Amino acid sequence: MLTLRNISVRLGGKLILSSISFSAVKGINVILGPNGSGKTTLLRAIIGMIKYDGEIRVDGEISYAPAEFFSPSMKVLDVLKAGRKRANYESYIKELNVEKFLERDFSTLSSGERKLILVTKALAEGDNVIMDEPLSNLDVKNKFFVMNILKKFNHKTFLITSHELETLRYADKAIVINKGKLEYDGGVSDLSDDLLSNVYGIKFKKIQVDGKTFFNVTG
Ligand SMILES: Nc1ncnc2c1ncn2[C@@H]1O[C@H](COP(=O)(O)OP(=O)(O)OP(=O)(O)O)[C@@H](O)[C@H]1O
Repeated sequence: MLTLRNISVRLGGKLILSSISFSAVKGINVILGPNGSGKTTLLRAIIGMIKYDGEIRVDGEISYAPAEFFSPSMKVLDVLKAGRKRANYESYIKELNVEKFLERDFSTLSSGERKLILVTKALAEGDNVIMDEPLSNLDVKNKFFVMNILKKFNHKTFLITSHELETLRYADKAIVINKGKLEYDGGVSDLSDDLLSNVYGIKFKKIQVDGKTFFNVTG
């Protein structure tokens, strides 16, 4: 369980998040919103990295994969094991197919390979897996690969940000933030193209195929 009530954040004297409330569901919760809308700030508040007003209630362990990560000169296996010693990494290492990187120096991996390691680590360490743009730097095949793995572990709660609207087809819930305010919190099929068009300032058309929802940019 992950519930936020009236979360507000001020940074540098500016109100960055304004009274955000929602409950994440088990499975995949995707946070959408334009650049600078407050997505990363919200994730940082949830993991306790920054101060906030309001209430956050969590059951179970929280894990976090940041969007960008300082690349230490450190063995990949040690990066995975740094922090939570009790996590069962082995099964997730197999699942994500990253055995081949374990003995390598983390700083020598490509950006997509590093991303797969961060996703592996977050999956292994938490029941509430908070990931900031877990698909950025991944190639088209690995994007689908990772989303399918998240779908498989649907007893966990994933809260992920994404600029890729294709992730919505896997999502159990969509959360839309604009200018620090919550614009939408609900099922993907109920999310309207008008709302997305207003938030992003470009035209979207919603398409539903085989019970899945897609949004095409039309202008
Ligand atoms: N320490 C700070 N002081 C002042 N403003 C800040 C600070 N940190 C972040 N901001 C501002 O807060 C806003 C939200 O930033 P945030 O990184 O949460 O956005 P985001 O939705 O994750 O954006 P993106 O999609 O570009 O990653 C931005 O306008 C950013 O410039």
